[in-house]
Amino acid sequence: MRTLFSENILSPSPTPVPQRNPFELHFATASSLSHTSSSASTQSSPRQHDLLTQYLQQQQQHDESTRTSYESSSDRGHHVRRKGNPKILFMGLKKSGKSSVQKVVFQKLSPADTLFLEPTTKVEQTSLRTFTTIDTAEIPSHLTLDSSELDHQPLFSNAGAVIWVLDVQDEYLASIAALIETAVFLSEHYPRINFEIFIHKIDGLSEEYKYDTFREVRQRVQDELSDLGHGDRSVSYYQTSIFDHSIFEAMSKVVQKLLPQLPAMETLLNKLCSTCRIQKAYLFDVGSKIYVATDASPTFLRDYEVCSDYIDVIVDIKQIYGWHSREDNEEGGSVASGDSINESTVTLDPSGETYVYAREVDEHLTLLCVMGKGSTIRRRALIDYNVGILQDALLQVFKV
Ligand SMILES: Nc1nc2c(ncn2[C@@H]2O[C@H](COP(=O)(O)OP(=O)(O)OP(=O)(O)O)[C@@H](O)[C@H]2O)c(=O)[nH]1
Repeated sequence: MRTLFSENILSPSPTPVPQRNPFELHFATASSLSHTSSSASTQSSPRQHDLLTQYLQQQQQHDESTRTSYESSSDRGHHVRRKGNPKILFMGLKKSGKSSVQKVVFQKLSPADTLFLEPTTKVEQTSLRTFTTIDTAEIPSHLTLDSSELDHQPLFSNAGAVIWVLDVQDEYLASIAALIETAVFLSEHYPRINFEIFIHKIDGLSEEYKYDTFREVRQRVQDELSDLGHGDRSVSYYQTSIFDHSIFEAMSKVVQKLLPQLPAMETLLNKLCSTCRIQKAYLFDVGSKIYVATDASPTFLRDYEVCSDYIDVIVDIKQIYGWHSREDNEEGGSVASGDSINESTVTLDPSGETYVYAREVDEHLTLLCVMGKGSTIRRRALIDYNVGILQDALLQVFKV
């Protein structure tokens, strides 16, 4: 994992001057919290957040000045800062599932209703307002890259990722040939665009056949790219289906690579997990159910599924009982702005030792933590306090 402490990002000069790291948030330990609980929030967080803000501004200026050298580098970093919103292009053969993926993830269409989607006949661009604005565009299959109807510049010049949707329930050799053409085109003209392959509709395959197909597609693509002299082109592969969580997980990983805030978010989550003995922490975008960051501990599909289902429950309950924004609270006069804490927990075993803790960061982002053994209810004061610091820091990160 690359963090803001990575040498390549923070220390471009050969002899970096050691300096205080503003991301070193001083999370309280259980003992220190008991001594300082009344004054802690005024002592540490505002000063640290000022430093954080200053630091990120300095880093942004530095990035501007070194942008040219990053662009010419053959080692395309995943966390390269781009101007504007993350933009994702969907490509693939006819009926591969391009519209379904977008509509299920970003527009909450039920997977069963994708059966009735109309074919896409022209380039369709959408702007989605989530925790950040995500631009998407679908290129219909009849518009090939050499087609005169396809205007490359506005589509590709500010794109962050191209997702090739490959239907494994269909004869996929033709799709591989077309995707190779696209990968070569991107390598030659837009090398900074991430190329992602969704090996899609895997729900129709048996477990064994799923793995074999994945391996075969990856091998063929790598061999053909090497034969064409683009073996160093980095390509990511995901097994996806709109009928389970795999599509959300894959889309999460694609979006994360386009977020300049990712290293800062990961650093904060790692700190939180180690301080509060959290097994796994995810920062979810509630609207789309994609996670925008997680800590560095290994990811288990079960943890992700539990958190993702819990998000659904939270959204349903909020829809029943109403969405209380901070302004509502202020107008109502019941709770002062910034004082409301929207959190909930759900236990995963009868002993109550493992549970999921959810805390709203802002109207779009929610932190979900899978708490392991040792994070019992007696430690809740410590957890609440540290999550509060993390929440403030995350808000600062997105403000910069
Ligand atoms: N089994 C299965 N079917 C899927 C999946 N994703 C999409 N489909 C189905 O595939 C069919 C085509 O989906 P679309 O989203 O219209 O495909 P498209 O690539 O946008 O199609 P065109 O715009 O005509 O090129 C629909 O009937 C979907 O229900 C999936 O993950 N699994």
